[in-house]
Amino acid sequence: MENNLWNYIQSVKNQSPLVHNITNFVVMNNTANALLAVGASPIMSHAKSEIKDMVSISNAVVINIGTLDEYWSDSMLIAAEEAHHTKKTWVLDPVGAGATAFRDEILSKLLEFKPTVIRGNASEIIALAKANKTITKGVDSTAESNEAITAAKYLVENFQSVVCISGATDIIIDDKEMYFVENGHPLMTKVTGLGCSASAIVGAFASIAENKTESTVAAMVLLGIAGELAEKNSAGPGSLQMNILDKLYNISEQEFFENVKVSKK
Ligand SMILES: Nc1ncnc2c1ncn2[C@@H]1O[C@H](COP(=O)(O)OP(=O)(O)O)[C@@H](O)[C@H]1O
Ligand SMILES: Cc1ncsc1CCOP(=O)(O)O
Ligand SMILES: [Mg+2]
Repeated sequence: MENNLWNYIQSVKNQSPLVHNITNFVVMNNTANALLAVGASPIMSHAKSEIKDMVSISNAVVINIGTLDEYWSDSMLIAAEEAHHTKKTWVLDPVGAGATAFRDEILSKLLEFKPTVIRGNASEIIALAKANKTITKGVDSTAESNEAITAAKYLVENFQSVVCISGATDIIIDDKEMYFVENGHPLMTKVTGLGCSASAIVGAFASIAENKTESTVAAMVLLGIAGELAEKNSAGPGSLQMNILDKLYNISEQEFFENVKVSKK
């Protein structure tokens, strides 16, 4: 499996998929730079009048509700509907799911367009599945990833999505398998936008692959290893934010195979 994961990393560099992001103000720059670092081509766009055209020219759409409002939520719904109907890869990042009724209302509508992949932290996945109205502490998780497995399975079953629960262990679930990625570093939780970057990178990887589950695993392994290796050269979250971009860009085959930690159940 590890060889497949490395091959996805090369394919993204070679194909440079165009990834359309309707994302939050906090992380636009971070996620655009993360996509460039892995070899993809980002475009951030949310004007209702251009959404359908943008979806049609893109390889993937990433919808991130971090700072949504009534205008942006309309744009997101247009994009999700267009991606669904044109069978375009699209990723949902349910930032702050469960925190407000407005977010949950928009998320319920977005789910109807069956995201290819849903990537969120454990609290968000639990809240999204309404398994338990966990009060997500803003955008940070108050639960461990394994506590969200039941909720993730509910989303897989009801929306045919691949679900990635991120955390100390990233858990990637589809209707057949469950993957566990042990890469990453706790300091990554102190850099805003790394979860959003994970979702954007998942969009790039899933867009170039038939196997949406395995390509999602590859994206999470890449980000996790980049975080681990970057942390070794970082004095804190400020330098980690920059060093992780360098490692996403220049990770070597040796660094990948020496550090990858993934298992399947
Ligand atoms: N405790 C941890 N140990 C190692 N890696 C972590 C930990 N928590 C999160 N990560 C990594 O940080 C990145 C962001 O995940 P997460 O913090 O769960 O997303 P979000 O920012 O959306 O809450 C992921 O690559 C994840 O694997
Ligand atoms: C702090 C904050 N508030 C709204 S979006 C956002 C960024 C969340 O980024 P991530 O989920 O990657 O930590
Ligand atoms: Mg997040």
